[in-house]
Amino acid sequence: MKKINEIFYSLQGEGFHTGTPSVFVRFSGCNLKCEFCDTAHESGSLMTDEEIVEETNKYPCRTVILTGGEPGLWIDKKLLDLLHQAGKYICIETNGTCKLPESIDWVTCSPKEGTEIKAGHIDEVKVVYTGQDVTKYLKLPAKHYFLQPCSCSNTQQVIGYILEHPEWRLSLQTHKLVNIQ
Ligand SMILES: C[S@@+](CC[C@H](N)C(=O)[O-])C[C@H]1O[C@@H](n2cnc3c(N)ncnc32)[C@H](O)[C@@H]1O
Ligand SMILES: Nc1nc2[nH]cc(C(=O)O)c2c(=O)[nH]1
Ligand code: SF4
Ligand SMILES: [Mg+2]
Repeated sequence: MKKINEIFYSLQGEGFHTGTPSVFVRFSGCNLKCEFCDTAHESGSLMTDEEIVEETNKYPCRTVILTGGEPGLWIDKKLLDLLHQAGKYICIETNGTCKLPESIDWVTCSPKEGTEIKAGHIDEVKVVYTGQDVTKYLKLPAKHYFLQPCSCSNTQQVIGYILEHPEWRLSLQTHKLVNIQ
């Protein structure tokens, strides 16, 4: 059984796949306590892998985004295999501190200060930028590097940094801009 905070259908609001219709599976609990975290993820109910897949099947899209909390604390090969058998394209939003099964289709790693990255294969790095040194994250082996304002509050600061450091691209939390979940 896995503790699930919520499952909902929306558009991916952030990063490379922004605008893509997706089912979000939000796992409960996290191993970090980022002071800026915008998500209340602790509450939840226990679901079997089959129940999770059945819930994602209620929506018409193929993309499933595993998030949390920290989904890396929960996911295993059986859940990923069942989602793949149901034809899903599996994405994950992770802080990167957990070793992940290799079969995930798209890994978004959002590294946090003072942690060690164990995630393995990474497709995009997406850092919440608050003025910290982010140079080290360009060494992570990824295809895309995004900086994201913190709760849409410091967008001009992020744009200024990216114009000076063009290895980075801007990720906006577009779901917050258009008031969807
Ligand atoms: C709520 S986290 C859950 C997944 C995982 N624990 C992680 O941190 O990547 C989902 C995404 O939201 C980002 N995030 C969290 N709080 C934020 C905030 N206040 N402003 C912008 N992005 C935020 C995280 O960095 C991560 O990229
Ligand atoms: N629309 C929307 N896009 C998102 N992308 C990552 C999210 C997350 O909380 O992991 C998120 C979220 O909470 N909502
Ligand atoms: S790692 Fe992710 S879920 Fe955990 S506290 Fe930080 S932003 Fe929130
Ligand atoms: Mg969110």
